[in-house]
Amino acid sequence: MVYCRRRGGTMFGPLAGKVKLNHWLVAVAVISVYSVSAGYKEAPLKKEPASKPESQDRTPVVQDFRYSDVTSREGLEARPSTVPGAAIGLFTKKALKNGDFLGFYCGRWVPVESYAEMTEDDWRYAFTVTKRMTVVADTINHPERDQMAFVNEAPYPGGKGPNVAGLIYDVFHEGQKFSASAYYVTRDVKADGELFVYYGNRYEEHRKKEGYTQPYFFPVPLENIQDPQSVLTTIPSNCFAEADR
Ligand SMILES: C[S@@+](CC[C@H](N)C(=O)[O-])C[C@H]1O[C@@H](n2cnc3c(N)ncnc32)[C@H](O)[C@@H]1O
Repeated sequence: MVYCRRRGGTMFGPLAGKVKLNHWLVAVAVISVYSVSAGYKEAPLKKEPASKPESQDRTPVVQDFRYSDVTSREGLEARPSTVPGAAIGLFTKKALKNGDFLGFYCGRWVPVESYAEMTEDDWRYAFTVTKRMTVVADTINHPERDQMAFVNEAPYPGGKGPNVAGLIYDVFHEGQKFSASAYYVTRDVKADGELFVYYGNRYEEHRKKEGYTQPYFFPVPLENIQDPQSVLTTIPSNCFAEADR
């Protein structure tokens, strides 16, 4: 059985030890976890014996913990971006509101010991989730599973800035904590709207090479954060790495 809890986390970036989200956002995320936890239900497909949650865990049992390639909400579509030169972007077919869960940032896990083997392109599609693990998306071979990696940065100048933020989402399984990066909508998005996230200031070297700029992102509060487990039938365990101790 799995217990879950959400906290603020690192953003996208090219180097280990990434950019922390604004503390305000972090605090809002933690508070929201407790406010949504009352609605959790036990999953019908639960197979594993119960394990005791850590004493600080206030969230009840929620979901089976296993492999799945369904990592994001329905109704998202990757297609040519509205941003000139940005190639493919991610769009929502339906209107979304502040706090909606979008998907987990998934891909191949690379441990810190192997960072030296990562290519520049790997880092363009990377999200460092824990102190020792980075997930590298592969949108060519896994366009569904790794869909979050299609989210571009907002057009600048012009445009309203990002409408998505990445937070770290924790689950507890047999006494162990695992973390994934989860994307949430930070302001209402109309149907057919493009989704944009801020990759963090450590992405700057890639922006320079790709020929675009991005202002420092001033985070906005996330409201009524939706739990991924109310959106997905199963939480995709392949998107989680063992959490920092
Ligand atoms: C994680 S990928 C996003 C998906 C990518 N657009 C694609 O087609 O696969 C990050 C890359 O997208 C491009 N990109 C993202 N935001 C951009 C922007 N605002 N302007 C230009 N290029 C952008 C850059 O090439 C960047 O390295």
